[in-house]
Amino acid sequence: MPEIAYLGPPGTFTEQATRRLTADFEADLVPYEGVPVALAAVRSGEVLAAGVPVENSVEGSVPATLDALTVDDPLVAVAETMVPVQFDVLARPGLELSQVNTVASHPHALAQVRGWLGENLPKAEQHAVASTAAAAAAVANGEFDAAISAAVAREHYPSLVRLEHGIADVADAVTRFLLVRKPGALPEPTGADRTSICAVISDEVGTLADMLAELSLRGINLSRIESRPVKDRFGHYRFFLDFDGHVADTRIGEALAALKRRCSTVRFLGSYPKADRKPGYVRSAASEQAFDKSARWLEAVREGRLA
Ligand SMILES: O=C(O)C(=O)C[C@]1(C(=O)O)C=C[C@@H](O)C=C1
Repeated sequence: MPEIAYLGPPGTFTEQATRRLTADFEADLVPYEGVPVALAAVRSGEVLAAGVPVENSVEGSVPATLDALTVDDPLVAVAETMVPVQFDVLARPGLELSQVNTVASHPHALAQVRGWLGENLPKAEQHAVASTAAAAAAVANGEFDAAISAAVAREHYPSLVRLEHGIADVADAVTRFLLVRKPGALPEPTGADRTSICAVISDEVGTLADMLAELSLRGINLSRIESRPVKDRFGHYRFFLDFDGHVADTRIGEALAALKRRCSTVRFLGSYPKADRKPGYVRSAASEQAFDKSARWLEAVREGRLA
């Protein structure tokens, strides 16, 4: 049975997401201590794929994931899912909320309950740990008083007491997760796909605008753009772009080829069905039929059959 890595220990949001992402096939889920090690296990062939968090609706992107996708051998996303995110406060037995002096969680989780912590545990020391379930494990080991965890974490640490249920500064928060594996056959286009890339551009006037123009003039809807430092040179950035469409679509293929000519590096991070399965709007001049028709016209002109 294929093994699939996820950010563990058991009881994380990533575990829930990875179960969804692998619902269509038999797989053994294997917990890893961090996203970089989970992705390294995919690269080394120790596991077939990994489920990783990429972006949260409140706190934004997960830098550890973005950075780990750009180093070493390329990996590609083949599926995405969205998981609603609310938290429980799980404490050592015998403690009441007013007695909690230390609270632990994943940095993204702490950020998503910043307001609640300010109101309810203003004096508690906050500790960032590797995941929300790692926080629950640490509380069970006596390292901290309370954890901000997923509700399911309590199933794995039954000694913990739930002091609060379903807290979140922003109702309806969601985190987007990807199933990532080594490059191979791509998922078939579905008509409701997303493509992700990472590009490094030269530090010259207009290069970012030119890069975006390659997408907009082909009617491609950009759904996310953000930058991370390249790390070894100050002031140089990698741009992460998500846009509607599949690399098999002509407009996407042509845009990618143009970006490859313009950028110093382009890393393809995958074309996969969007979690909401909603087809993106494609204006008629950017449709497959329009590209097909214009390609046939050009061929005829080149062969001297038309003027
Ligand atoms: O710690 C977990 O449970 C995770 O799965 C990680 C993670 C994240 O990276 O954002 C996932 C979802 C929540 O937004 C909080 C934490």
